[in-house]
Amino acid sequence: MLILVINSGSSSLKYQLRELNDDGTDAAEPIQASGLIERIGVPGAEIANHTEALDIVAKELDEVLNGRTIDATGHRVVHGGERFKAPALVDAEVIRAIDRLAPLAPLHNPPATEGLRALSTKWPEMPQVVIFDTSFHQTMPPQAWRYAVPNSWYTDYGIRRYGFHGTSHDLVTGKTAELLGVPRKDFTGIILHLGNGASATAIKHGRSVDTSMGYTPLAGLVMGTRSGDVDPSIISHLGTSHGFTAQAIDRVLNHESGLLGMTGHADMRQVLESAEAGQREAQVALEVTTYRLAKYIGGYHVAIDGAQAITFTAGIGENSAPFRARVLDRLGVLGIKYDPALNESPSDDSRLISTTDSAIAVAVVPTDEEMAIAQETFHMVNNANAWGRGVGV
Ligand SMILES: Nc1ncnc2c1ncn2[C@@H]1O[C@H](COP(=O)(O)OP(=O)(O)O)[C@@H](O)[C@H]1O
Ligand SMILES: CC(=O)OP(=O)(O)O
Ligand SMILES: [Mg+2]
Repeated sequence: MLILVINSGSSSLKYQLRELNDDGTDAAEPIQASGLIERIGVPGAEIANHTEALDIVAKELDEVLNGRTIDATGHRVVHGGERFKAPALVDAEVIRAIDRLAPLAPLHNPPATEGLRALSTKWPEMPQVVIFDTSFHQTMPPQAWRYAVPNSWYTDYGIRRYGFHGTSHDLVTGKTAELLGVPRKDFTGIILHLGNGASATAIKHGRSVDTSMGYTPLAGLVMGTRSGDVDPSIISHLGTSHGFTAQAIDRVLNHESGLLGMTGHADMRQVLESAEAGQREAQVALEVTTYRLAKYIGGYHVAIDGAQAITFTAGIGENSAPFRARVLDRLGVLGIKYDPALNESPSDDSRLISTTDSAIAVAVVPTDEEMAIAQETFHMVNNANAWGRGVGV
């Protein structure tokens, strides 16, 4: 089965064409094509919107497809609100429901529905599936998702914590349980997804019970360009005393803060290099980033009554031994011990880097959001066919 995976960002579109075997496992060469289109709809850009971007994708795919048809498309959608607790097969009502959630994710949901509509016009017979970043966190109890604000803010405006990166946290939870040799339902631990966006999730009995992102993906940890947690009074202060508009503050906190704001570099590799070379700003940024992360780990260890494992994943988590070491060096009080040689040995496989006498196991597990989306899409479409449900919009 040929499955197209679409990840629509606010100004970018990533795609992968994947081949799956009849049982839903990856084919021998799963990735048939992939690409990234950037600078969509930004001032001066050649590509005006996601519909035009998908035209370019369709042209690029034409050559690879060579007459074959795409069996289904799976879309990553950042915000599923409280409605979408699982992936959904797309019809016109589902698209409208995602549109209605746009105020919760103004940068992410509109490009996603634009992509859904563009593909259903282009290939009306092709089933489409939506997979939400928020779904996995719908198991969080109210103590984790309620903000201490008036109840009406929740009932009238949907103000609550949702959490993101759920596809990755879900996949990596399963892989960590497998690595430890425990059934998923008996796994309790902390997953650290550290990429451009970064979030930590507390897992109890295989389910999300708390996560560091909030109402939007701006909250929590220090990220490449996002601030993570700040005192909300800063925002009203900048508005009333320094003339910032709400949009300007939103832009700075999302796109000009985090590592970029503190060092001039959003990329962790450059920050680590600058710190090694003695640059003070980079050293401070690393201290802030690793200190904040260590506090979340300590908090989640309490939240879940003791973690069996802490797992590093995504770009920084998988690839940066020095970053992992800086975090783990702060966790000695929890009885965590790691083996520097294991930490530094490069590998693309799931592995433990803790010593056998460590109180908590430490794992490095590769994530693969595209693979997970392709598999979910495969199962949704097969189930729909088995039940004889019609597909398409
Ligand atoms: N070897 C490495 N050392 C440190 N950081 C790395 C390394 N490789 C990748 N990264 C970091 O990973 C980040 C990207 O993570 P990734 O999960 O691919 O992001 P996304 O999918 O959100 O775009 C980059 O910004 C970079 O800082
Ligand atoms: C939700 C989110 O933060 O996504 P990303 O890490 O892809 O920016
Ligand atoms: Mg990512």
